[in-house]
Amino acid sequence: MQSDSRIYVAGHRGMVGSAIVRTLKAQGVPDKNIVTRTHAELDLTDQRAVGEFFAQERPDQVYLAAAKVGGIHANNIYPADFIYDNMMMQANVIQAAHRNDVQKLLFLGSSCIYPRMAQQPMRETALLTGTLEPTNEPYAIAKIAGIKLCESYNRQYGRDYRSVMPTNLYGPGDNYHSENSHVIPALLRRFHKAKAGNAPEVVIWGTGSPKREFLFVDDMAAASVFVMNLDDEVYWNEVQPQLSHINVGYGEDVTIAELAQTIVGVVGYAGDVVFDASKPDGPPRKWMDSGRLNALGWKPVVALEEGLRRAYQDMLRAAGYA
Ligand SMILES: NC(=O)C1=CN([C@@H]2O[C@H](COP(=O)(O)OP(=O)(O)OC[C@H]3O[C@@H](n4cnc5c(N)ncnc54)[C@H](OP(=O)(O)O)[C@@H]3O)[C@@H](O)[C@H]2O)C=CC1
Ligand SMILES: C[C@H]1O[C@H](OP(=O)(O)OP(=O)(O)OC[C@H]2O[C@@H](n3cnc4c(=O)[nH]c(N)nc43)[C@H](O)[C@@H]2O)[C@@H](O)[C@@H](O)C1=O
Repeated sequence: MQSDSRIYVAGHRGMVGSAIVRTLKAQGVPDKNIVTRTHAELDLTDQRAVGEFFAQERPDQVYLAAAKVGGIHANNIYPADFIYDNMMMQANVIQAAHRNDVQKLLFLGSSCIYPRMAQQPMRETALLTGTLEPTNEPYAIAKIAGIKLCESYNRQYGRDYRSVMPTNLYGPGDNYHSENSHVIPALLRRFHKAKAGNAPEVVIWGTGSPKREFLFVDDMAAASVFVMNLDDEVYWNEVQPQLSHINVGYGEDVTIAELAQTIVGVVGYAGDVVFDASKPDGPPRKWMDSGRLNALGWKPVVALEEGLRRAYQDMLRAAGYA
């Protein structure tokens, strides 16, 4: 990366986007070199607006961390929004990047791209080998299309557009919506309110038996910058032109019941935990094999309980409690 490179972080106010900006600044990238637009300033589903933005700003690099994102419930009840918005944002940003001669772009996919019953841990080669998880299939199809968009522009036009597949993420700047959030922000908020209100029990969705791998968002941001800046020869020796995505996981997973008990300890809740099996579990497990990225030199540093404590403090600060 040249010292004066202009870097566009799409989704800079989101959990991952804001962590990527933090990481870039911590690595010495001057504020003036980081290009951002809020959703209100630039709707990435608007092809004309995106084209005009790229023609005006002509960034040297793009981190595509903007997306329509939500938990299992949101994905299940807004499937059209999840597939349309994400397909449009990806297509508009990746095409405009190419048209304005952006040579390097990093696309953020998801561990949802893998088949529901893929062998665990899931390797990159598991992609497109089986049926997807129904609760987030539309979102997953959009993410798979994002990978293939990058690969197609690389093959046809010689671009260097890379794709990373995050596992379930959490941390500062997360979405704490009561229904549409992911499990960790949902439970931090629910257990906090139960403690404050002396509620006798807290209901967890599903059976508690599914397993999930959780990565702290600042580890994800470090992995994103690491992959973007990997030497071209090193990166292209590691991936194939049509199997170019790289897994970014923590390396271990826990059951939702174990997660809930850990959050009970972090929040200091003294009541009971009960499970509502009428709510969907999603896939039984989606633990990724991140061995390729580990071998290239990246490893996570924030363990789950420490990350939960930092996420909880961030939630309290954001809500004005702390
Ligand atoms: N969170 C997780 O557990 C995981 C996330 N990922 C992926 O990581 C990436 C970042 O996710 P995360 O940070 O959690 O998501 P967030 O929802 O926190 O951030 C998404 C950002 O995209 C912006 N955005 C959404 N729609 C538009 C639009 N039409 N035009 C412009 N901006 C828009 C949002 O702005 P606004 O809020 O103002 O609408 C927000 O700033 C996504 O690609 C996601 O799919 C992958 C796996 C797990
Ligand atoms: C991150 C990745 O993967 C996401 O899918 P997911 O892993 O199923 O996401 P989730 O965090 O919403 O659920 C994880 C587990 O937790 C259980 N669960 C219990 N209680 C609550 C609860 O209160 N809220 C939520 N959301 N889940 C709960 C829930 O029943 C499920 O068994 C995609 O949406 C997609 O965003 C994607 O990219």
